[in-house]
Amino acid sequence: MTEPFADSDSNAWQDLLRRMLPAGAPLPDDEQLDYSIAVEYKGPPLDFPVPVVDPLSSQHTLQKPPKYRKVPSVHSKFALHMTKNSSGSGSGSSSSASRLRNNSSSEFESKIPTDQSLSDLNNSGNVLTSDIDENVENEYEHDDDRYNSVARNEYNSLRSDYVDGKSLPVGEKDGKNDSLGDKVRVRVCSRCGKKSRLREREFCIVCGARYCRNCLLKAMGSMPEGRKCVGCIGETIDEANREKLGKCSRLLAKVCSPLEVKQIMKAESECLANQIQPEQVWVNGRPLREEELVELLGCAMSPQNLRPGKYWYDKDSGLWGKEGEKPDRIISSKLNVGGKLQIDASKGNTKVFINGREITKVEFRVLKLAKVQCQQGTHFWVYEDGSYEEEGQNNIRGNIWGKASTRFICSLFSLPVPPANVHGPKEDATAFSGGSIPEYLEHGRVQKLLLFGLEGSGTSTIFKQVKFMSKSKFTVDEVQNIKLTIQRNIYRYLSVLLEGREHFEEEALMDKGTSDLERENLSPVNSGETGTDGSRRCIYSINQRVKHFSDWLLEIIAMGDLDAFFPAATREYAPVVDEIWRDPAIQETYKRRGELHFLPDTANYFLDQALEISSNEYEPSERDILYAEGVTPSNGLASLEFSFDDHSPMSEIYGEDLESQPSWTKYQLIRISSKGVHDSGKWLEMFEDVKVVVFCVALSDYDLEWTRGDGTSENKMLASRDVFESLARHSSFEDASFVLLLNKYDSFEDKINQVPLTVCDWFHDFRPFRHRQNNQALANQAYYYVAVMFKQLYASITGKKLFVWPTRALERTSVDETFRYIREVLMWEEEKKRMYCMADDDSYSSTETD
Ligand SMILES: Nc1nc2c(ncn2[C@@H]2O[C@H](COP(=O)(O)OP(=O)(O)OP(=O)(O)O)[C@@H](O)[C@H]2O)c(=O)[nH]1
Ligand SMILES: [Ca+2]
Repeated sequence: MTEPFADSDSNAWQDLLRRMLPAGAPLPDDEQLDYSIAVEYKGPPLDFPVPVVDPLSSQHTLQKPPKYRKVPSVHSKFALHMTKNSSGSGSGSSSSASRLRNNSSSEFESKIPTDQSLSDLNNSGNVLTSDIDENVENEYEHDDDRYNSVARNEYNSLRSDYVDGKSLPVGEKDGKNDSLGDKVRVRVCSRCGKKSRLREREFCIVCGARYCRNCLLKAMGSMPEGRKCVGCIGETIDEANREKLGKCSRLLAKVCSPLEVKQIMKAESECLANQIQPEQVWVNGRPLREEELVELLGCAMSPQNLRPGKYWYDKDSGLWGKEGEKPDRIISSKLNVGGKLQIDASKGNTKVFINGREITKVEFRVLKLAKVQCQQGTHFWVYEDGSYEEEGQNNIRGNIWGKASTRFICSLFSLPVPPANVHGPKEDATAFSGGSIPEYLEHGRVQKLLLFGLEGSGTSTIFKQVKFMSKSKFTVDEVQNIKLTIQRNIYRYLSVLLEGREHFEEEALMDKGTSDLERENLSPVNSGETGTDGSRRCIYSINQRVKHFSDWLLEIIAMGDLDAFFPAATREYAPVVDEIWRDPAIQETYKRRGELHFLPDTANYFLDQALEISSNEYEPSERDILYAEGVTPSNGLASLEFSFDDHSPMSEIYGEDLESQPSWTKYQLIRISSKGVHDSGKWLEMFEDVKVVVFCVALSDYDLEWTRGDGTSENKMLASRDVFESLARHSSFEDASFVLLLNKYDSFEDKINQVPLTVCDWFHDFRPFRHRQNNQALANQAYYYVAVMFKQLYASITGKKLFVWPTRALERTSVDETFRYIREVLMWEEEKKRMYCMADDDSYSSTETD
């Protein structure tokens, strides 16, 4: 079940309804230091020199004339001044306020994800699939050039490192490739002996001879078997090149026509001589025979892109994997290939067996999520359709792939599932807004992006923005659910205010009337009640009618019955809500919302519209959805899929390089709630093929306190840093790139002049430039400083570079930019790998690195 009150933001300080100033973005990239926090400055023109920020050098210059960002006019309407108070509310009061306080934490706080909550994902209605909307894309086209320049700078710097043969800059090296820079040399054409630039050459897939542009066709002729020297035709290829078969290079595309290229590539990947040889493929402990390989490659669901290697195959279920590893895919069952499946084929240690193979930890967890009873020592038989039974009992117990949730979880954890038409009844597939899971998801042909952040950092907002930008908007059902959530939330916000009011009233009366109290010798328990009877009043006092409603509402919330009444009773009580919200005592209470832990920044936005929202005809606007809490489940995982269908801004760089990443690549955005991060150990290790970890930090959190699970508290920025650090150290993400989003840049700008950055211990040596400057310039410096602190931390842990980007998650454009940036990072990392790869398989420089 979804938990609509699971969302709690302690950082009530920020108010998203405050005025949105023209955006001042950070200074442009510093190429020298290779800090890719490159963004174009968009604030107002500066009337002073751009400051030099230690520890950056003085390379900052503005790349473009500054311009103003469009300010969405709607926001200014809600401009509001507020007092900020981040101290926690006092405790130790009596009455229903404290009675509620205990209960409210369990009521409002997110649940720790459990096997249960994950397996209930299908009920959450938040498993979404979509594609980026063309219209949205077009709106931001003008921003592309910036990304081009970011990418191009990095690309060029890497490229020059190669060409000049110097080693890579510190921070670009990661373990394995440390000495790479020294090994790479300028290549010499095997035919003419002339030196040429690294990428301007083609090589023979058999012998590795390299040819320059002038010699290529002379050395390779018409290429009937693809790129082989004429003398190598008929020979088997060097296996290291198998992955490159059929993928055209830049140089080839330059010397041949597109039609020729197509023919050559087809011949290269399909001609007999280039095919894998049976003895190169071992299945269940022995090499294949010719006819076995034919059967394997010719079956209906054959292992695609089969490479030489040792595999295991479970012919009953069709599961297939690399020796010693978890299942990788499902192929046709009942093939007569290889030896007998070994018990330790996948090196599992779970004491649970499927078709005689001890399964791996990941499989075990998925079975548990699928509610398959599996004690240690259980032996299952699983058939090709996913139906299973316990060994020795002639009784089918269910279908493993039957549940859409299981298939979804498998897709997250990169376990194979059979194609949709093979598996059993699609009982709950409709629970996923996108219908059943697309095939490419199930087969892992999607780039996984993992989105993390401490509570209140904005991950939900980012997730929703991506959803809005995607083609498949929220479905009718989803919107209906959101509507109910919003209607219910109103009562929750109201209850927080009423509870706070009670508390403040008590406090005020205590202060005012300590002496009264002593004289009357009343117990404090009763003082709250006497406060409302008119005899003793303060600004927090309310009339009897409101008091009745308040008692009732707080009571049902304390009993955990809110769901039972709302949203059903929404309309009936709407006028009361409206009245209470406008009550001066409540408005006074609202002014102290910094002390009200469970009141989100958006409460006033919704309470202001209580009447409209409560009507039957109410339809949540996009903004309502964006501001609403509890739309994305905060107690587990949510996932959505998107792609950019525009042309890649990198296309210029990749040029005609046909093997480069196609622009239609699909991305899967997986969001794990902050609670999921704390409880993470067991989940994180299952996300092993994540490409990018997107870590979201609210910049404006630097002066906020964060209460940990154990009740102790610390600065929220430090808490974020700790979670960030634990992710950076996590073995699952060794190969992933990290992108740090410094979110709530708008709040940050507002705050930075009032509260010095140094209130956070970690930033104690931040020394802003002394002369007078506006918020934007100061925010800029502070942003850079924070980014560098994170970069240094990350580099000290991983030796790698951290990518940093500023965001304002409430602005669609900003989120769009963010994901374009993330895509750049991805493409850039791929390109880097590709270049390492080319250097590695070079015949004269490969003194093996691993
Ligand atoms: N001013 C401002 N507010 C933001 C920004 N991004 C998010 N918020 C608000 O900050 C609050 C917390 O954001 P959420 O999206 O709920 O973030 P979250 O807490 O990480 O997500 P959950 O764990 O699902 O609650 C919400 O009230 C957002 O509307 C931003 O860039 N600027
Ligand atoms: Ca939240």
